[in-house]
Amino acid sequence: MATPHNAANMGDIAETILLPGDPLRAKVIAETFLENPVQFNTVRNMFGYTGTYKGKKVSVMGTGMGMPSIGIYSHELIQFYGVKNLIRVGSCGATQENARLGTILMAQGACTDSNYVHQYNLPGTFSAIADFTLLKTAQEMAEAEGFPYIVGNILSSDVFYTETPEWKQWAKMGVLGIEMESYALYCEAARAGVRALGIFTVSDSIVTGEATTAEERQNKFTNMMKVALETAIRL
Ligand SMILES: O=P(O)(O)O[C@H]1O[C@H](CO)[C@@H](O)[C@H]1O
Ligand SMILES: O=c1cc[nH]c(=O)[nH]1
Repeated sequence: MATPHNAANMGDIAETILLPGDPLRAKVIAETFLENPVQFNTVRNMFGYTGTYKGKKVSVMGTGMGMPSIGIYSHELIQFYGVKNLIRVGSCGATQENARLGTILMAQGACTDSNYVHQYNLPGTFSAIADFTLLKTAQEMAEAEGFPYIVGNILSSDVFYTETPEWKQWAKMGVLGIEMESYALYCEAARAGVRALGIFTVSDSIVTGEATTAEERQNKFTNMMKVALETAIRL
């Protein structure tokens, strides 16, 4: 049955889904890589598709920007559509000099400045981590393809345009890059006992000022898309 944000019926969405923030990146992934893609959602233009990749059923759907947005979509995918493996395929800003444009960052862990986890009333601090099987498989795929990648900690931030350069403090703690969703995705997955991973292509460097265009962020991050899809078919 449809939800307030998703027109799909039960069974329309695969157990494994790729989740870009940008719904047009979802369209690109579906049209470039999936065989026989069928669109299951257009509500709020948050495009979602299911097709097959090398014969295995895989879905892809946009999640929007920020933790409230991915929180809604991932919660519905897990709780109402039975999705078991959620792989975010995002863009991020690098906070370390060795994370050059185009490098794939894999979020072994996610830090945050958000209150998302407060809903669980935990008596301490929750460490949001990737599913180990997803992470290991994605790392092996990137290694096999010879794509540049780094595995480590990232920051999921509520703020894109910050008043002060807090990123420097996170960088001192080894944080590789900043994006805006994975902490909430890891929380939703942990709470439901399903698997999640965030991987990102470095779209800009907060350290050096290098940046890609919006067109490149939508269309050109194919290494990351291949890593996610090759991971999806090995689960
Ligand atoms: O490219 P996506 O997947 O949207 O990810 C990053 O880009 C957006 C900001 O430009 C935020 O959503 C951030 O997490
Ligand atoms: O969230 C994001 C995404 C790309 N670049 C940034 O600086 N932040």
